[in-house]
Amino acid sequence: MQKLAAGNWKMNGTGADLAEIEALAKAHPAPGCEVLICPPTTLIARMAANAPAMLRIGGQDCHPKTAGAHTGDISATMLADAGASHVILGHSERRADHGETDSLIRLKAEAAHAAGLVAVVCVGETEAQRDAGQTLPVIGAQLSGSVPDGATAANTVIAYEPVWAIGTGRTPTTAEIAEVHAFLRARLAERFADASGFRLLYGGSVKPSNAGEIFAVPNVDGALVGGASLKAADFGAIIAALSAA
Ligand SMILES: O=C(CO)COP(=O)(O)O
Repeated sequence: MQKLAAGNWKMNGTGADLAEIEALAKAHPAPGCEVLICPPTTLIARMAANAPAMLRIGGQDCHPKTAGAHTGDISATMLADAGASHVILGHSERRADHGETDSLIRLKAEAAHAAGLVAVVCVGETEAQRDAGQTLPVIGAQLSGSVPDGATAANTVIAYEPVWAIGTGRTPTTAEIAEVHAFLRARLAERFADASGFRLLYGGSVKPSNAGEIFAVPNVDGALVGGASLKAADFGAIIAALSAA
């Protein structure tokens, strides 16, 4: 399978930051993995208009409906129309800040699939849940609740992002990442015939300095990168590490 280096710019980036994409494409014109950037919605169309061949572009959320009276929301159809091919769904920041539930995320993923987008569905435990020994049950419930029955290896990517590792500089041990990713693969295999083809990303404080060891973990098929995706040099180093893995 083609591995995936995905960057989540979160609420960062204005037109001036499109220069980072140019620099990235110049340094990595033909990477050995798929490369995705999910900028803020305001940049999707501009990024897509000049997108280098090596780059896929995604949104960071979508509404479950196609259109309607939902002030401030964006539909999957609109993301696709703007040039996106992917959308991140159920990020822990949206689960926490907007009260997103597994069932809502599932509806969003169905909308993404209907619009022809790849859904990047995020799961992950809080520190309190890990300390309480609840990591696998929590992730299992999130996976079964938020991934729709129509998911396939082609239209769905799963990102394991422990909440306590996001933006903190802390990461699980490689053994802990291996345990969760093996669990995800096994749980997917209970529902989906093509489970072995699903890309399973790790996310949370991925940097050039730790990317190599994380990409060597079994069942890690790429990364969902926040802070280190904002600068071409850092994200480029992560792309190079994944291409070499
Ligand atoms: O939340 C993340 C990506 O979606 C991870 O963020 P950081 O890489 O900044 O820890």
